[in-house]
Amino acid sequence: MAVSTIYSTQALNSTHFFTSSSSSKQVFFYRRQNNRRFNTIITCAAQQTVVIGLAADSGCGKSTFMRRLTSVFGGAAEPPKGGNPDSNTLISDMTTVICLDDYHSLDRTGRKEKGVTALDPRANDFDLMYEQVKALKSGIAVEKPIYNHVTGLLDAPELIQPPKILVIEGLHPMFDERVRDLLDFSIYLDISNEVKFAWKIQRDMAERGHSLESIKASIEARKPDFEAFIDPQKQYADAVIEVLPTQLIPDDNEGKVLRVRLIMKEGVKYFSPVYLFDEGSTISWIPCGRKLTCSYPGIKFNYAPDSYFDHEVSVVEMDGQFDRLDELIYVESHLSNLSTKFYGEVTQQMLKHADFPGSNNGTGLFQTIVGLKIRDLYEQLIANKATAPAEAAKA
Ligand SMILES: Nc1ncnc2c1ncn2[C@@H]1O[C@H](COP(=O)(O)OP(=O)(O)OP(=O)(O)O)[C@@H](O)[C@H]1O
Ligand SMILES: O=C(CO)[C@H](O)[C@H](O)COP(=O)(O)O
Repeated sequence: MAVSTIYSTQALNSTHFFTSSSSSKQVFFYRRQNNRRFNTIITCAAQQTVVIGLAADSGCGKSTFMRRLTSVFGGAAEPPKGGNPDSNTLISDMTTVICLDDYHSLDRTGRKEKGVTALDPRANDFDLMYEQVKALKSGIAVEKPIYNHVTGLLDAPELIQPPKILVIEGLHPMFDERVRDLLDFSIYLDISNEVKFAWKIQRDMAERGHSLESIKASIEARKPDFEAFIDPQKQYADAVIEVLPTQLIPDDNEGKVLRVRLIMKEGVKYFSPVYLFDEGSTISWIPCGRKLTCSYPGIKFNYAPDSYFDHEVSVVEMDGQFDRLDELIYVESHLSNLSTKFYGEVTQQMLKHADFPGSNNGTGLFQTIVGLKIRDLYEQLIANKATAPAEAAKA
């Protein structure tokens, strides 16, 4: 196959080479960076990929959320078959989840040498992220780099085919304006410092053998960059899940009971916020103790319109935790606009993953609801695309 170079451009410390086949529908382009080559291969542009962004700091529940989301679409999400065992990618029939850590341009040693954290934009390659997400969105396969969390090195790239739904999760899905504009829906997991600390201790001490002092030091070291580069992304999110200490226990410092707020932007295409009882009203609801078993400190819901970074939003809030997950159906029956396909689907999903962290509180409930809203958004987008050519032909 005759392949000719069309042009190359110099950007940052990398060079882009665009090449195309003279005879087929295929187009290849590749980029050299730090003596490594990243290929992009056009395979088929018939399908368009829906792109979802999920932003949060490390250890804030992104993986758990992803497992709930992919389960809504059915099928198990697994790393690419026969690929790098340390791949961060998860693929199921409908979804591909890529971790944006793979766009770290500096490896662990490189960051140490330059004195920057992984949260710093200078440690990440936004040009490549943009090119590859754009390519996948338009049906083009890419060879994406892999950041190996075991070795701290950048491994050989892996081939990613365009999926029906691409989820880009990590520290910076909404940081770069070009990438942000590619998102069909975006979510930010906003975990308050107190709760983040409790979760980190639970995971990094129990599962990774870190000391309390080293966990505290790592949180403190990341704070300035978190505040400068990660946290501001929440202003762009279509949905924010905010996790705070409970208000039901005065001066609680255990961080076990949580107050969780689902903040939903109004006016987002294909997304209509969930509401409690009466859309647009302000409601405070303590569910009946006979219909929903709840031990101390109980459960309280709130629902109200609000404003968030100058955007009109609806907020549903749950403080407290469920004792019996099967009774969640009582709460589900009082929520509207859930985008379920049958009565009780939220409860069914929650029961299916009762062992996931957060299944007894608002984190699991709202992650499940956002998963169902994303399925609905995907179905509307696809249906709209299918009718668009017919409509255009009629005009
Ligand atoms: N809703 C929750 N309730 C309680 N604990 C939680 C919840 N979500 C996550 N955690 C705790 O935080 C840890 C990290 O969760 P998870 O692996 O989903 O986060 P992550 O953002 O993907 O992390 P990383 O980016 O570091 O891989 C879990 O092991 C668990 O201890
Ligand atoms: O914030 C992170 C993303 O979740 C990690 O700290 C970052 O990716 C660097 O990884 P590692 O600590 O394994 O070198």
